[in-house]
Amino acid sequence: MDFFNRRDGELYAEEVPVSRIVAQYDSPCYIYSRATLERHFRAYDQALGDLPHRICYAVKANGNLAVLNVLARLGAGFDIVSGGELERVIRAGGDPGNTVFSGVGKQRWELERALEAGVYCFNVESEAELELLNTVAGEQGRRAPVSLRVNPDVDAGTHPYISTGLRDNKFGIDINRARDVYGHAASLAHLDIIGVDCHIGSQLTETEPFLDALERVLVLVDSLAEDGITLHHLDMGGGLGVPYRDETPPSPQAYGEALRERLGARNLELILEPGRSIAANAGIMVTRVQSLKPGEARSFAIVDAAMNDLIRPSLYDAWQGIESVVDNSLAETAVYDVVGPVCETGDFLGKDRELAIQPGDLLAVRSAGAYGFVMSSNYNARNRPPEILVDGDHVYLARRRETLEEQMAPELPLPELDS
Ligand SMILES: Cc1ncc(COP(=O)(O)O)c(C=O)c1O
Ligand SMILES: N[C@@H](CCCC[NH3+])C(=O)O
Repeated sequence: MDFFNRRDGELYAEEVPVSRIVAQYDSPCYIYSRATLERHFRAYDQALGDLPHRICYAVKANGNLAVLNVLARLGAGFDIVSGGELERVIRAGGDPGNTVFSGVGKQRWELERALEAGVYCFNVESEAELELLNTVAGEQGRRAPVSLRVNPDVDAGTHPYISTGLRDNKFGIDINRARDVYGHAASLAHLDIIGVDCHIGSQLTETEPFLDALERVLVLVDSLAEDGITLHHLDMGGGLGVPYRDETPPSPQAYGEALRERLGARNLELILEPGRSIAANAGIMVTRVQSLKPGEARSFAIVDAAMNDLIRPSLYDAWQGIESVVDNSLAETAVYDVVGPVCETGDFLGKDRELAIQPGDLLAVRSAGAYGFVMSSNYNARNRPPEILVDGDHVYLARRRETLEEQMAPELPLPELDS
């Protein structure tokens, strides 16, 4: 069941007509469904069943505090990639002790803060990071729990910008060198080796690349055991895709069960770091048609949201569904490029979309709950949109619309310039 569903020609978010939310909070805005977030999280949790596991939601996909709070209440762990994300988890009531810290360029202050906060594990991506973490832990009189993020060199079959598990990618430690690096890590005084980690990419629509990676990582786990290094957990990262259009990725259930089967009776806790598959289809972005610009070659629907609000179409040529919030029987159907007001030709939300719309109508951009608001910016001095969480028939303002004043606030008073 889709918690964003149409009733009598109108789109609802759970029990609330989307048009009513926009009447209150204006457009553009993001709207999230609590029930969908919960259903997606539970699907993972149930698929892994009695296998010891942690579902560490990838905060980068959608770091809204209300979203994090919803997941924290379900017992989710978190996957963070920055000191900022750590503070968001803490502010939202998440447990640092159930949080893994990923990221290819962690800075000293971030390692210091995460150690103080007591994160569950550092997913270390390089030898330089290993040394720095050992030093910082020594300074604090603590031991840092680590896993190495290995790069298993498998082709995730996804967009090149979001593939991470190939040798050519900047991420992780080459799996062929990992045994040596573990050996070195074991010699460092202030580290506890507790696991191994990999993440091969995002928006994967097949199970095979994950299982290939798992197989390679398990070979490593076995050779480490021969070296006397026993791991407590195996972290397969995130990456499970979602249906944006006609993709048919495995469900979290099917994926979870496939992993579980391969792991068999091994005494390893399984960690997953899903982001998109929990948040993407738990959100929409709503925008209003400002004007229609029919043309010989192309016709444009100019809307009040732009690439600064939702950059995926511009950045990856990503396709996201666009539909009228309320059916308009007075409008004629035509094919439009749905574009924003930003001064870039690449500023579009969708191309060649058949829509029956008039100026003033609302459009919903689907699957916008992940990598939507979090990637928004102030480009063209536009205020970032509000985020709204719907829970049954309750509507919560989860983050208010930014103001021009807030946008300018961090800037210093004008300096006294010479002449
Ligand atoms: C280390 C790591 N974990 C988890 C994720 C979440 O990925 P996804 O949103 O595809 O599930 C990412 C992003 O690709 C990542 O880089
Ligand atoms: N931002 C990307 C995903 C990046 C995954 C982060 N490692 C997207 O929107 O598809």
